Amino acid sequence: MQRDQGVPGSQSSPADEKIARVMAALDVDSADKAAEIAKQLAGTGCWLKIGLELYALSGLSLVQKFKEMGFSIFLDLKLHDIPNTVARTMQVLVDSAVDMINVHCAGGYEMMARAAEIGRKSGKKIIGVTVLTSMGQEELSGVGVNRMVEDQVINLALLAQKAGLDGVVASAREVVSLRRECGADFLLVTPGIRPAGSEQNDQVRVLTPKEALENGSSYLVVGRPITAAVNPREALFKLFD
Ligand SMILES: O=C(O)c1cc(=O)[nH]c(=O)n1[C@@H]1O[C@H](COP(=O)(O)O)[C@@H](O)[C@H]1O
Repeated sequence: MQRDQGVPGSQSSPADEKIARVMAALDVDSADKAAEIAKQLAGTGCWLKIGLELYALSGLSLVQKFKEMGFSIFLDLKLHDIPNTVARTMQVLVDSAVDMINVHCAGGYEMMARAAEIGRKSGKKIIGVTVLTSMGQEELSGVGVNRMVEDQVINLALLAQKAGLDGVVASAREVVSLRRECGADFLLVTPGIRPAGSEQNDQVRVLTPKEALENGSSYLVVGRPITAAVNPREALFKLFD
């Protein structure tokens, strides 16, 4: 992955290592805006996340372009369908230049196992969304799950692990328990990241970037704190101040 800090051949610094764990979520309303932000973040070592909005606008067309700019790419389409449909779609997606793709754990064991198998064969990482970070206890009860949020996150993560997924998406608040239950090698990708004092927006289970790393998150998904900033590159580097 490209870096532009330091002189050629120099060791990466602890700051570089933190930036390499950030996935910048390009939730914007045009491919041009996404490309402009990507240009500003190029060479920092962060990942880019293409989500539903950008995918609806431009499909997989930006994947190769961003890849050539040196980014690793998380394609966040949260697949949730019958096993056959998810497997067939996954097969199409892994043939693109993406590095990581997600499915909803709520699709069940068989769906996840089929997705995991395709991931294994292609060398792409497949992870499962547990309980959305926009949901609190009341919302979870509203969809008929009468468990504590953290218990449901762990329940789904263990099922995902058994099905062969590489990791899960959860809140950084659940990461300490998830690490204990799922081990050191399981990827824990955590949205709902908010620097101290910033807008929470529609996120409910939030944590600061620093706390998320301390808890043991593998990757921090950060959208609006970067994309809504006047200077996204500066906002990225300020995350760990
Ligand atoms: O799978 C995801 O990436 C995801 C799962 C989840 O539980 N919560 C969540 O916020 N996300 C995504 O992470 C990003 C968070 O964006 P911000 O709230 O703007 O930082 C969005 O692109 C969401 O779609």
